[in-house]
Amino acid sequence: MRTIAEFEATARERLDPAHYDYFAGGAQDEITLRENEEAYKRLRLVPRVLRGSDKRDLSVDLLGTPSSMPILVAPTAFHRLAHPDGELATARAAARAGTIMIVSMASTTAIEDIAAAAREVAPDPGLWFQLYLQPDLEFTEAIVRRAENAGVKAFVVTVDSPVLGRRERDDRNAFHDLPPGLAVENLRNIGENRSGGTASHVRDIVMSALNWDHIAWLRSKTRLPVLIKGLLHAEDARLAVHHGVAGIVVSNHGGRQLDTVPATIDVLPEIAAAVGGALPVLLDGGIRRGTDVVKALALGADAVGVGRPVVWGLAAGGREGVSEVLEMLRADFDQALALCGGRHPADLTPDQVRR
Ligand SMILES: Cc1cc2nc3c(=O)[nH]c(=O)nc-3n(C[C@H](O)[C@H](O)[C@H](O)COP(=O)(O)O)c2cc1C
Ligand SMILES: O=C(O)C(=O)c1ccccc1
Repeated sequence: MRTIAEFEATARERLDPAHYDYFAGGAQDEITLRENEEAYKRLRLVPRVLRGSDKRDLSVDLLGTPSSMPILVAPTAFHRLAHPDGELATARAAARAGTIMIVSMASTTAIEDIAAAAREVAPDPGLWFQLYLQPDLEFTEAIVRRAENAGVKAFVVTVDSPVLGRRERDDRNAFHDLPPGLAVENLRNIGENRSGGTASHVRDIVMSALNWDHIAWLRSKTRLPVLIKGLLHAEDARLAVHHGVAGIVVSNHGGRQLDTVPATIDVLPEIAAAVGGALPVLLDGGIRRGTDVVKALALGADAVGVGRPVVWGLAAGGREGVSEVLEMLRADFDQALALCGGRHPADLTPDQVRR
């Protein structure tokens, strides 16, 4: 296969239609879902020339975690719906690629098992852990300890989900539960009334009361870097710096939360300006081509995340499929970087992108 779109087509053929819709879909009219990709198509690249772009080095260091390229695996839930090997396959592929996998708290495999699988492939895999903080802070702390003991290197708190977005495809398909045999393994034994086994239960674990005090609480409970994921407003980026978070992920949750919010690439310049280099800025949503990566880096991102492309690789070919997707994106980005006259991700500059 040659493109992410081809992987998606294959994944679509293989998946139960309701599961395909769960992965592919967005909130309500899916305006933001489409906009994330469309926004890149409106941007034009202006290459620099005669810069001797041989010996390129795509590697970056993000808060102490090295990554072989500035393309990370964004956290996505329920990988065993896509392939029987689930997150184990994704983790092995990410470790082999030498890139960071942000493991979803809503994984269908326990974090300990995911970390062990990654370690089979690389001695020191770059695993980060995405958290939905919960009203039961004691339980949240227990998950934090589990993830730390498993060897994760950072926490990414998702902040765009005070409530879960309304995904009409899921309503239409009545997809509200994981099939028998699958569970949100990190949430097992969450308490008497919350077995954590189903998607509908998980819907309840997003926390409407989440505020900056909870971020301070988490920072007091771990020595690992704490990033926040899912902000779109420059003022929130300034507050993130003020509150001492380690990094931010500019994200609209792949168009799955509030519909009609802007494409992430369109708010990136103002957020990068607000942060002014004080902390690393990551971005996800709609990245499908190397040129998309180049545009995001040029406009101020230090790295990007890919969500659905990884799921399509997983559904199409398990670990091998995820590896192919990651290597496809790496090669595509490398070529676009070279054509832009860059040797390293940091060589790209905002003046190389035109509207
Ligand atoms: C099927 C699916 C499940 C997701 N699950 C989570 C999750 O558990 N936690 C989270 O923070 N973000 C989750 N996201 C959002 C992704 O981390 C990311 O923001 C988004 O997928 C990026 O857009 P892209 O799919 O266009 O690359 C999910 C996205 C998808 C498509
Ligand atoms: O589907 C999602 O986008 C998501 O973030 C999520 C949240 C809770 C449980 C499972 C997935």
